[in-house]
Amino acid sequence: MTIVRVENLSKIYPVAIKQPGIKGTLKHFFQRQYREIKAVQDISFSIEAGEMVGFLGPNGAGKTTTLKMLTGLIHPSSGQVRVAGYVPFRRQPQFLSKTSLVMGQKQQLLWDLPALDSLKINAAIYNLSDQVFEQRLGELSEMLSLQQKLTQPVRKLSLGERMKAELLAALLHHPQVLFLDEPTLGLDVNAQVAVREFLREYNLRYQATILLTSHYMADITALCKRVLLIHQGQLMYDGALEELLERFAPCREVKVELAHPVEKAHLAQFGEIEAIDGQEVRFLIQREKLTTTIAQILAQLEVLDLSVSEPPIEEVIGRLFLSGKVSLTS
Ligand SMILES: Nc1ncnc2c1ncn2[C@@H]1O[C@H](COP(=O)(O)OP(=O)(O)OP(=O)(O)O)[C@@H](O)[C@H]1O
Repeated sequence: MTIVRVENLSKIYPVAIKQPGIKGTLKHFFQRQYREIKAVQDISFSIEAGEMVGFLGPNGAGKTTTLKMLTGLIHPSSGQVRVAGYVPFRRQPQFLSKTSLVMGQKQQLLWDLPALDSLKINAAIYNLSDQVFEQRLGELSEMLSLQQKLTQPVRKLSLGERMKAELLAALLHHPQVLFLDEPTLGLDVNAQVAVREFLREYNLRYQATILLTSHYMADITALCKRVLLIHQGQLMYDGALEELLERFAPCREVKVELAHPVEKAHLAQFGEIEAIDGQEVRFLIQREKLTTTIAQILAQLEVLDLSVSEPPIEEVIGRLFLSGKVSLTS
């Protein structure tokens, strides 16, 4: 069942132009001029119930703007959006009870109060009975390992604990569709893993649909089989993450530790050199040439250690954007 349907969605922000100085201020006051920022341009996609989809793109690509339109915080300039059958911008109670938005850089919990107090407010807003509230609170706080932390003021929680409490607050009403904008922003590696594990478990347990943006590629690779790639407001790719890597990462990274330094010119004959750090060299080698090139390296150089890996996904995607190689078809 399709739960998120986006058709030809666009958002244009009018931005006032103001010249510096008093003259500029007066002109701005009497004769305001605007320019347009095309934050999202004619994008279409749909998401099936229960899917976990990664939403990728460089800074300023239009991810947050899209999420804001999907949750009804802003009105689209044109195009259609349906989430769980509702038009988000109408913000009907039924829509609000089926969706949730968590933004890593914004918080809904009240700073000076224990998280439990904010959770009780949310329970009242969503009309949860005491019994349902207690049951969900117990279940979610156990999944998030937060039981001991909910009674102390939010300002005394660590960043990771605060994020988990934010997730608890956002999920208390059991939304079917969850929009996450950088949920692991600023968290240390352990806290990132804990949030990731929780999201996977939540998706499995409740068949929740999740659309996730993150600059930590580990979040995306761990959780999402499918990705949407947006660049300068346009949807560049919609498909399997693996296929994206297959198509656009035709190389493997070969890391070689040499017994002694070798001239760059000599090393260059084996393939593209990604980096040289003393006696450690990283090559990018075409997949089809991998075995013959490794055999040549081992035969011609004195090698202490050698390993082969996929280049990091953020590098692949970064290179795609730079080269303009991404195409509209998946
Ligand atoms: N309220 C606004 N008024 C004017 N321009 C805006 C507004 N919000 C966003 N923009 C612009 O729209 C474009 C897309 O911004 P958006 O925040 O959606 O990108 P993003 O992909 O979420 O970026 P990031 O990864 O940095 O959060 C940017 O050029 C941004 O400057």
